[in-house]
Amino acid sequence: MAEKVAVIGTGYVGLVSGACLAAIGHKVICVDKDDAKVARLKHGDIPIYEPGLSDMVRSGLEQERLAFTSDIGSAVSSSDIVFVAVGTPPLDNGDVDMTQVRTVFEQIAEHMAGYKCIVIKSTVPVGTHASAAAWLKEKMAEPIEFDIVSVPEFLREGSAIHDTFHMDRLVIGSASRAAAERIAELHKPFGAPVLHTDNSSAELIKYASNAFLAAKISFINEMAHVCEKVGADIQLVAKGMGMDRRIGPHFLNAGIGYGGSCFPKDTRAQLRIAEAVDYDFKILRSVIEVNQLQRQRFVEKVASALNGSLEGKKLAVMGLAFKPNTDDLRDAPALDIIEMLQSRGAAVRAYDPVAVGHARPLLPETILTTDPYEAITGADAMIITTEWDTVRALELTRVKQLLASPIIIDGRNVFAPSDMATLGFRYVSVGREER
Ligand SMILES: NC(=O)c1ccc[n+]([C@@H]2O[C@H](COP(=O)([O-])OP(=O)(O)OC[C@H]3O[C@@H](n4cnc5c(N)ncnc54)[C@H](O)[C@@H]3O)[C@@H](O)[C@H]2O)c1
Ligand SMILES: O=c1ccn([C@@H]2O[C@H](COP(=O)(O)OP(=O)(O)O[C@H]3O[C@H](CO)[C@@H](O)[C@H](O)[C@H]3O)[C@@H](O)[C@H]2O)c(=O)[nH]1
Repeated sequence: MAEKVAVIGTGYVGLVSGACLAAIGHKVICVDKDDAKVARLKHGDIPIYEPGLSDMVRSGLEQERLAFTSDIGSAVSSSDIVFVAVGTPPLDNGDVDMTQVRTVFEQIAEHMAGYKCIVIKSTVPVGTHASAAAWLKEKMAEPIEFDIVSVPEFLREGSAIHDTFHMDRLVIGSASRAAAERIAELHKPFGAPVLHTDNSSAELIKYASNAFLAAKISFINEMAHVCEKVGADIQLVAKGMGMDRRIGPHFLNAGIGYGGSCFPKDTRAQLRIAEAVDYDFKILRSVIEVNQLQRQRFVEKVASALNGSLEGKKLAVMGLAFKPNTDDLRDAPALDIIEMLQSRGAAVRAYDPVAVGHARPLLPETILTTDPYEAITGADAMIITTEWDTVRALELTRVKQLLASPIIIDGRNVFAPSDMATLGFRYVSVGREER
């Protein structure tokens, strides 16, 4: 059955959820408090780079199944189901800043005239469903019924639409069986296996999943250091581990560590959530520490490939976004790495196919370009920080001609060391023999 859905917040999660729900036949109104953003979205102009999203939003607008507004009141009153997809950024101490979520619940309460099924999509600390119910009740002029359903979002940036249509699971946490079934029905066309839980478990599943994936990455990065010391190859080690179905082949790529808008903030938040109940989550503390060290260790790798000193070196940094197929720079390892390289006296030219515009205000000392060969020309070394297809597809003979010295330090293990040796590069990567 087609439902009327309001989605509050048009970041990644709000936009992707809204567009995908419209694509499966629901009538969706997306709300954002940012008027300028809403004005752009109304014309199908998408403020983020996400493959396929633009076409899906435009088609939703054309079919009149998707609309945008900055008027939360009209969106809430015209919808039966309300998705909350606003930001939960980190505070300086790692706690989650719940201001946006709280404000939205208070706004919903002010505009509720009848029953609402409120779905929390934002990543929120365990117990938020109960606080949200209290915020609603506090602000309601008179008692109105509602249900709060916790439906964590597991999409990855860069493949968000694919992830929505091929979800591994849909987690639905609710105290109300009827509300949970309604939300399961809403998502039915996605064909995902559904796990019904209580709200607290659903809230924790999100943090536990991100923490576990982050742990896989930090584990393989630690193994990469061991590989370097004993002369083994981390990619073969990861392949051999991943063939064991109990381990699985995913998230075992060694490199410069994880970044992005989720893993860094959610691992720190989970640590704080454990601390709040007087539990020292030792593994997670190490996962975070290893990830921070990974960026510094990579800079050391660059320095040692250039005989110890970065002073006066011209370096080409390939890739700014925290991963390919996104222009998101939130906690992108490349930004930290560039800052560390510059603080040690290097001059950096950086390439990215889509993130240069967002990077300008963040990297005032860096020459930015969307032409990979321009970044490389005259550089003392090429440094790979994001495994863009355009980086994989570089003409390496041309790269060699353009570089002042044929040195590549690869933080994403993009090329085969033996090929690079044949081409005459000094090639340093992560957890593999240096050539
Ligand atoms: N980015 C991801 O890949 C991803 C994936 C899974 C889960 N999450 C979680 O989803 C949540 C949203 O993250 P994001 O990156 O999609 O969003 P974001 O933080 O980039 O954007 C949030 C949007 O909400 C809007 N907003 C804030 N308060 C509002 C209000 N009162 N009314 C209307 N609009 C309001 C902001 O203007 C902004 O456009 C976070 O909790 C995040 O942890 C994100
Ligand atoms: O083997 C790997 C896999 C990933 N990464 C890095 O890990 C970070 C995160 O990558 P990815 O998980 O693909 O991207 P996100 O879009 O941040 O998605 C994560 O964070 C989202 C927000 O919570 C969740 O919804 C997703 O399920 C979860 O994968 C990136 O910097 C990657 O380069 C590695 O270093 N090695």
